[in-house]
Amino acid sequence: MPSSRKSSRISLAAILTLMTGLAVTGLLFVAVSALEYSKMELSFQQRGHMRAAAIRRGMDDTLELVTILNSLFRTMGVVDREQFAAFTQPLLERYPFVQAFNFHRVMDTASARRYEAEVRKQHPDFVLHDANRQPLSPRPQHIIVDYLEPLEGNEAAFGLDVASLPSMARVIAEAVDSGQPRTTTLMKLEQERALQKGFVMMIPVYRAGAELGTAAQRRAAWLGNTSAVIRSADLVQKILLAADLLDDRELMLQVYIGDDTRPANLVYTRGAPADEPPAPRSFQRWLAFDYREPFVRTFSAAGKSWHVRVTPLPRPFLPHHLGSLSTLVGGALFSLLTAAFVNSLARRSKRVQRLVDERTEALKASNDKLAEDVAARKRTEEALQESEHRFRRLLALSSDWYWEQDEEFRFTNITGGFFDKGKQDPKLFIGKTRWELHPEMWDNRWGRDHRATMEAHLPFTNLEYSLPGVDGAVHWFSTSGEPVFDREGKFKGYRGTGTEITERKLAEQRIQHIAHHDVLTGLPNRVLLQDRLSQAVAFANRSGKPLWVMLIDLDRFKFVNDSLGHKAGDQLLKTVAQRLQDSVRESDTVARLSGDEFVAILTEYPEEATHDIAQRIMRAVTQPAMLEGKEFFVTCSIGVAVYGADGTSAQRLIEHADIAMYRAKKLGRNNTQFYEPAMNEEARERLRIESALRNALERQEFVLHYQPQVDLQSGRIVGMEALLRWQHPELGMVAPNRFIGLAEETGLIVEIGAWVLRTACAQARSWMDNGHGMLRIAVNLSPRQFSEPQLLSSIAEVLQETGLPPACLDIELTEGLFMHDVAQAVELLHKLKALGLALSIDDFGTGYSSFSYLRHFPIDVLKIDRSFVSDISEDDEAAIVVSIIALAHNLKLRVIAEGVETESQVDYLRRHGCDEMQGYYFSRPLPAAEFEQLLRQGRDLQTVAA
Ligand SMILES: Nc1nc2c(ncn2[C@@H]2O[C@H](COP(=O)(O)O[C@H]3[C@@H](O)[C@H](n4cnc5c(=O)[nH]c(N)nc54)O[C@@H]3COP(=O)(O)O)[C@@H](O)[C@H]2O)c(=O)[nH]1
Repeated sequence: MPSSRKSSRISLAAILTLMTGLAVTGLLFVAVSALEYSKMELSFQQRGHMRAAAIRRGMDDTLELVTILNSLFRTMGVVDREQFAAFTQPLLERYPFVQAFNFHRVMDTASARRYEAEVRKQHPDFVLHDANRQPLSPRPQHIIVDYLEPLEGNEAAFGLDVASLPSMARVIAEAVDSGQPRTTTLMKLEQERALQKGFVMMIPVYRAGAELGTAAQRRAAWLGNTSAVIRSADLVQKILLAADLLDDRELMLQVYIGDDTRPANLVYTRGAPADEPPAPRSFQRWLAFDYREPFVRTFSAAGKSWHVRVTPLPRPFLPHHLGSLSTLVGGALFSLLTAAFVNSLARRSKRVQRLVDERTEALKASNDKLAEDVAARKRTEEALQESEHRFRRLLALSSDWYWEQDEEFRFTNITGGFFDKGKQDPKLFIGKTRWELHPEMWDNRWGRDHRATMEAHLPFTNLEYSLPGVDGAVHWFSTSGEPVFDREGKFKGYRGTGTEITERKLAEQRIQHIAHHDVLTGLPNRVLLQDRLSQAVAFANRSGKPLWVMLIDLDRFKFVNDSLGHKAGDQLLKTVAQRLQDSVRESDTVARLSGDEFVAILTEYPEEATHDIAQRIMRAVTQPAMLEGKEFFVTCSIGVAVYGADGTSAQRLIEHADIAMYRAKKLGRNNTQFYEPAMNEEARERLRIESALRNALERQEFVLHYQPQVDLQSGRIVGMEALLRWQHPELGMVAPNRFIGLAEETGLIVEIGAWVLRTACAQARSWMDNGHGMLRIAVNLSPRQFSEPQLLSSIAEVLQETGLPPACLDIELTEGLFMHDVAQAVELLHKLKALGLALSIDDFGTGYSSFSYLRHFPIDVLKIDRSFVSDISEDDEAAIVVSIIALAHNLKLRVIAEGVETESQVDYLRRHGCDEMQGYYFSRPLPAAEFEQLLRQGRDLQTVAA
């Protein structure tokens, strides 16, 4: 643990930082060192170059001295010793490195002797001599140092034959041949007493005007040389001194004369000794901080190569490497400090990391939960996005639209569907509230409710309203919305969807209309009637004004319907409906209750006006109506009930009006009756009868009475009509007129009629079996029975069951039964006829007595209605009876007169050929037993007359 703790005190980051810092420092050090070396190199090169250049300039100056001196000879031709001395004197003063200026004169031995003698005149010690200081030995040519300035210090050279110096002679020959300045190698000077060596620089002097084109010409014209004897070390010293380049302790300067840098050629040296260390190899050179390659510059002057060699000397290290050392030390320090800082950061970071780890650990659970929450939220968002995408797709596909409102309920956005489908102008909506577009919303309850909902920031659904579209049509819309709140719960407005519901609304209106109106007449139906009645009652309660309800029932409409058919009946109902509406005010309600029953609700009329209105209605109804091209007259019966009067409550208004109307009917139709409480009793009785009727068959309360039908010629009974009687335990014997209609209305007549048929046939068969012969039994068939699909089979079945011969059965039908669908009726009648029975038309003459149909119907008997028979004494009625008889006979039909009550009627009928009669005159309808007795008695018309 301690070791790990210890090791953990220096972080890897710190180590890396240190290493990186040291590496960078090293690189910088190397780079700065390189710069330093470059700088030193450059400085060294500059200094070497300056010295070489100075030395070269010095050599050039020296050559220039010799050249100037040579020019003296070329210019003057002959120069005497004094002139030479005068000329060279200032030069010697100026250039102290010149040991002497000479003129070497060329002469043969003889000339030399003369010359020697001549000079001795002035210089008695003068001796021509060679290099070994031996007297001049003969030779073809001597080169004598003739003029010598200054003589002092150079006496040893005065009179020297330089030709005796081989090296000198060689150089002189080169100079003569080339005509150019030449310099000797380094040599010990004759006149030099010290160790210093020197050299001679010379230029040949030729005879003036001589040809010098070739070496031979130059040799021939050669007179001598002008030369300067130079102390080489002094020369270089002076040059460097003059150029302020003498003192540089970091350099060693070496100057060589000749073609190489052998020590023998060393002209001048300054600085360290010349024995230098061997040059290190390149890498070592790089590592050797103070090593420099020597600077060597070679140049040529007066026919000799000069080599200037500058070698750097060891120098103090620090001043020249301050930068690199600073970089090295500073970089190392900086690296160490940075590493320490990084280490402290790392350690701190570790502490922070530890803290973070602890916190991380502590927060892990909540993070996980947060992640779950985020994931859940993401899923929710995705679902939302998907949902919104679907919503937008659906919105785009559907005709619906989306809208938004701001905090002031002004529309800020409505998608296009509203404008496309709803045919609305967008400019009218954006920036407006819904109630600005529908000002009526300020006043009506619908608008107030909606505004209250929105101001309470509550959602709303299916708000329906209409607007005129740009196409001019009224468009209906349904909209739903919800409030929008921001995160802080602040209300931001509303958003919602809308849809165009015009078609649905119109359909609803149509359905509503159908549901509340009679399809045929367009009048309010029973449902709407109740609604209007409630409103009228409420209004009457509020206003105290009277309320009247009229129930209008068409008289004999059934006959019209049956005789002219439903189409004509419908037409009549429509005509009457229109007339009724025209007879009342627009604010009144005229409704169709059922069939041919209408109801009028009249409000705000004064009490005395009601009678007039009833009259007006009756007059309107009785106007002739054109039905199937013919004028038709119809009357109506009106029952009137007054709200509040005679105990008529709102619920019983129509019932009382109906009772009054029923009374009007009973009173012969075509009149108006006002409800009276007494009428109620009749109505109640109807109800009582109806409920009792439903049980009558089961309780065997029905019986049949039989009324004889008598042959007018023989006076004998040939048949009988079965007439229904109801023996009610409380009501007593109930006549058919009191319940047949009800039975017909309730449909009970089908069951009752079947019982009648079966009982009558069985009875007839019984009497036949009892020996009363083939009597014909007439059975009444009601309209409801006639339209029963099983009619044919049930009759055949009864005949089959009872065993009554079909010819003994006479089915009595009324005209109206088959008038509305003649073809179907004809078919059915033929089928009935096919069973073998007889068919009678009952009550002939009271209905739509079309004589033409009789031709097509398989009828056997016409029964003249008793209303014609009863008035047979009157001419008109008698004429009708006669006509009917004639018509029937014409059609080969038998004729039975009903309701014959008097002998005169019998006589009349007999006289006019009527076949049979039926009526009280002969017998009332009798119970079966009594009828049988009558048969047994053998009673006939004569018996009655007697
Ligand atoms: N569908 C059925 N209808 C039936 C049936 N039974 C009777 N009825 C019909 O009821 C109506 C009334 O019948 P009713 O009260 O029986 O009257 C019949 C006779 O009593 C009456 N009559 C006969 N002779 C005279 C008379 O001389 N004077 C007079 N005032 N009345 C007389 O006439 C009735 C017979 O009429 P009709 O049938 O037209 O021949 C009546 O319309 C019956 O049809 C039944 O079972 N089913």
